[in-house]
Amino acid sequence: MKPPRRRGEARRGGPGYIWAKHLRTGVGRNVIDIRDLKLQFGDVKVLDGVTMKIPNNVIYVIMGPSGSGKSTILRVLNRLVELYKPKIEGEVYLDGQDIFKMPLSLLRRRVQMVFQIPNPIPTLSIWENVALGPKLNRLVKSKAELQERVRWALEKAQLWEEVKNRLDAPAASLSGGQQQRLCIARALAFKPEVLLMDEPTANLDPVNTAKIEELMLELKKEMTIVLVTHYPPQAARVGDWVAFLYGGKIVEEGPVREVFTRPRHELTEKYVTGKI
Ligand SMILES: Nc1ncnc2c1ncn2[C@@H]1O[C@H](COP(=O)(O)OP(=O)(O)OP(=O)(O)O)[C@@H](O)[C@H]1O
Repeated sequence: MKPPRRRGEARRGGPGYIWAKHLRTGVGRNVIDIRDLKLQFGDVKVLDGVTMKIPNNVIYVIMGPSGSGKSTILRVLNRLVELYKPKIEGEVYLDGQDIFKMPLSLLRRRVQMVFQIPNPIPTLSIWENVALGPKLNRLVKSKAELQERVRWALEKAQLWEEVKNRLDAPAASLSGGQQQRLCIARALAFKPEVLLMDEPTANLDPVNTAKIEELMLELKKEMTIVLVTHYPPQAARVGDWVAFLYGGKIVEEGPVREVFTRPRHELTEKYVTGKI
């Protein structure tokens, strides 16, 4: 028996069709494969059977109201959530490997995260903030390679031109938008396969928000981005695929354009039109 069609699959050549083909053929692989993920803190159920398949080179947006469990999904993907000792059921694979059986240091190298509030180490220099990860994790073999890696990461984060003459200045001397791009550079210095971004522009002005959105579109050529936002216009601007989460469940998912123009569920419609 054929597997059921995913949304948008019917229209040959449309975004949903390409996506579904992607999933069937494995072209570009599913970097992340979450199966029936359930999570609770004490008696409080936070995720209630979440299933997601995320191929590489896309921006996969998780949107939903406050408290729906968006950040928790990201924190499962890098296992940061284990700090709080939740009960977890279900499976999560990174490129076919069970993340719960993977050495944590390896997982964190492959899956990096950028947070809502820029969090560079303020007293360390701009250069050191980016160099620290590759240095401590022995990702480079020489000083020259480290220099090269730091410059590469700052260029990728579109910060190099602004800081190349002040690499020794403390990170705290940068503006908020620059600090967030520094955090992106710090994550990129690991050369991750997946970049988790938890409302990365929530504290930025429109100009800096636009810069980071542009940057995301550039970065997805080389990695997979999982973006959490509760700002639908951002999902519409940068996302390829979107999952709408409500009360720890995926209410609806599909190609961004379809979910925004023809939501199938009443809750999604209310959410994208700003009614909830
Ligand atoms: N460490 C924790 N211990 C107990 N409860 C937690 C913990 N972390 C999150 N929660 C609860 O889990 C639920 C989901 O939280 P989460 O941060 O994933 O939501 P969210 O959709 O990202 O919300 P927001 O948009 O406000 O950031 C919330 O009710 C929150 O209070």
